[in-house]
Amino acid sequence: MARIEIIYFSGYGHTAKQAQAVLDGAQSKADARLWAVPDDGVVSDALWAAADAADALIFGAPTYMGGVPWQFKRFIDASSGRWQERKWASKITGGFTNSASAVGDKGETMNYLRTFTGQHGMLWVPLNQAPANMLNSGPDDRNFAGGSSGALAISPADARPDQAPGKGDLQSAHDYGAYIAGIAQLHAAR
Ligand SMILES: Cc1cc2nc3c(=O)[nH]c(=O)nc-3n(C[C@H](O)[C@H](O)[C@H](O)COP(=O)(O)O)c2cc1C
Repeated sequence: MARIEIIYFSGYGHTAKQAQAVLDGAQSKADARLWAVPDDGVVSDALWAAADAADALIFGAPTYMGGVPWQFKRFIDASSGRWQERKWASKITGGFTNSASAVGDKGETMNYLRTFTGQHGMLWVPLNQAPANMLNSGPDDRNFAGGSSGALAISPADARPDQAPGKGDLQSAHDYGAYIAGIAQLHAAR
């Protein structure tokens, strides 16, 4: 069975909920685990070892000031040794982000996650979900944010993590996790 490691940061618990939904989806098709980047951005040796051994790595972070939070960037910068050794090359990958505004510059975070994984030579899996963009569409619908790179979520600034992200965004995250897991299975069986 393919091994998937989901590595994320969440300052206040909203992106953690999204990460859990990605995990639930991934676990429906593969062997998946969740790793939180701590508040100082310094990750454990166990996380590095798991990432090195994985078939797929999924990265998630909230959008802070139009990009990834510094804690997640610290982890990313610390991966440069792996970049040099091409340790993560050809692994399956994907990403997700969550922020307060409907747009909120989430695309900047997604573009950066794609660039980061591209530097490593990883193979990015797109969201593959139609946008919920009809007159009667709403936040309960899957992919209401209308992304294509990865899973997006909206958590209003005054919402607690038990209130947001909402149903549609969590469904989107779940199904993206399952989709990546399916592709990782195929990739691992080559
Ligand atoms: C320092 C900081 C910067 C933020 N910048 C943005 C932003 O650029 N766009 C946006 O839509 N929301 C922004 N937000 C709101 C967060 O993305 C939102 O509260 C999110 O749900 C936090 O996720 P977390 O609970 O996993 O940390 C910002 C929040 C903080 C604390």
